[in-house]
Amino acid sequence: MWTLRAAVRPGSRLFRVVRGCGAPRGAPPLPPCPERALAAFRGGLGSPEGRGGGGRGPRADGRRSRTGGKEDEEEPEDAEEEDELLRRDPLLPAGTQRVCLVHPDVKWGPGKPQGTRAEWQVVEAQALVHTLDGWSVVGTMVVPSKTPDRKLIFGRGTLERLTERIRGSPEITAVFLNVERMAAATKKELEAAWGVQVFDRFTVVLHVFRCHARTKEARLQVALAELPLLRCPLPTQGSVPVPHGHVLPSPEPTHFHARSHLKSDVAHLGGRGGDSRHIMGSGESFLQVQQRLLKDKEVKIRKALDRLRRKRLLLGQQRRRREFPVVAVVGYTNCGKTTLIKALTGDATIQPRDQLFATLDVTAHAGRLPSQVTVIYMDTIGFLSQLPHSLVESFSATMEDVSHSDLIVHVRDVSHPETELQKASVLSALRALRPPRPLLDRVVEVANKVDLVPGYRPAEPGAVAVSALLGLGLEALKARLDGAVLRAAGRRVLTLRVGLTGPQLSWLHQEATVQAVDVRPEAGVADVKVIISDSAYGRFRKLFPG
Ligand SMILES: Nc1nc2c(ncn2[C@@H]2O[C@H](COP(=O)(O)OP(=O)(O)OP(=O)(O)O)[C@@H](O)[C@H]2O)c(=O)[nH]1
Ligand SMILES: [Mg+2]
Repeated sequence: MWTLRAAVRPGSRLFRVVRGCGAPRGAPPLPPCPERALAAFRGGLGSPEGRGGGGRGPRADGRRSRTGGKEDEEEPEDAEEEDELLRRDPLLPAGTQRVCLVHPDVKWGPGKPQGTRAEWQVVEAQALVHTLDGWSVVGTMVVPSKTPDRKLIFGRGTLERLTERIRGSPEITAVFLNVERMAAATKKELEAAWGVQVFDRFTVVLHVFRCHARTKEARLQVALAELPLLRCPLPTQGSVPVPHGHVLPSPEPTHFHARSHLKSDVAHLGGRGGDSRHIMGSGESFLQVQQRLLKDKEVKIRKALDRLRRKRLLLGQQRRRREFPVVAVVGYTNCGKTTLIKALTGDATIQPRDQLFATLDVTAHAGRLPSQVTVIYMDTIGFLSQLPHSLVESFSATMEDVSHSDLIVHVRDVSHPETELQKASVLSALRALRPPRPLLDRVVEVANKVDLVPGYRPAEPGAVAVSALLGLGLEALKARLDGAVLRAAGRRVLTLRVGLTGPQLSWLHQEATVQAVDVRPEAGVADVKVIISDSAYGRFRKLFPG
């Protein structure tokens, strides 16, 4: 059973275009993030109960340290400014929402999505909705669209039938239009026609990110990604709607919820309503002040992120100095990264969840390999094909950790019908991070969830088949990681013969990891099994030739 499919609740329906008409309904209010997300924020920094490690700073042994951690050592004024930057209005309504999912299906022409099918895009969109507390999908409509770039996306007849269906279904409280971005004008007209709020994929994904981001760095990254929502000069300007699976032609989308906060800031500045053309005789129009405030905000967020990033890199350097090899675990969202790390480390506090983007903070977890080498597994944010560009950009700093790791493990959910497409999108996102070439060349491929695919055999040579959930194939994977980590970290396992009276044994204890000592008293020697770096072995040979 495919996990995303498991997320589709009973009662959600898949039907094609539709008829019926009813009375208009008022748009629901806009309260904040779901309770679960608020709880996560409250748990926030320094709380030990959060998933993926508490807010404590990194520990010497590397266990469960958060790479963006050490925030408790921040200057108070920095922390104050960051809190201010994180103040924001809700993006989506809280409470129970019964969503109608409308998916424009482009079957031909340049707008046709490549390498995927409408039904799988629909399943992914449904899983996104189910990730939100209290939200459910009560109906799904796959609607043919020849011209997804038109203002109203659908032809007139189709739009009328859609309107009839939505207005005739009083249980529907919101519509999720599965286009990547929607212009403000499109949103406004569709909401007027359908009588409920209409959201695009960017807003839903952003909201999920907001709710799951726990460290300050992740939350600031989300705040940065939100700026395009605020940067909309006129309600009629902005990007054209882009169905999921298409390339976004314009980087300047429009939206309005998140603007209200900024609007009130500007109104406060002028002591008047935000609609006046000039503010307090400053010669600056409302729009200019708005743009200036946004620019200021962007600069401040980038500065704050830079501060946190420097700390994170410093922690990474400290870890490297302690010589723990770092294994970055990457993969499509929901493929089982967190579950695998839990299985490899035995860390009972890790809590995998059947949700998209459950992990938004890069976290570190220590584990032992059969050679007794301790490695740090980095749990990373999952990939999603066609993730809105500004989100990818905002999170690229976090993904820097991947480029600085010693080894990349790519986890795949082989039970997913689009597993090949997911693999392609992860590998292309990985390449975009521009990691050092050798790192990219020695990616360890892990085929996960094999318990859901009876008789599964990996097609690609070298891939290790596992079930992270059931603990199948883990020993083979650990053995594979052992060799790969040692090679990547420039270490080898050697058995060296040393004299019992000489200084070699204590030198090896100091400069290498001694795994076993087999003493032969009759010969006055010992066979010492060590893990030793290439450079240390060179020095050993120089110091103790022969
Ligand atoms: N059947 C089965 N389910 C698995 C396996 N591995 C993980 N899962 C389930 O898949 C879901 C997602 O697992 P996670 O480990 O949270 O996935 P992730 O890749 O960390 O997800 P994100 O952090 O959201 O990107 C959970 O419900 C897991 O129980 C497996 O080997 N078999
Ligand atoms: Mg995870």
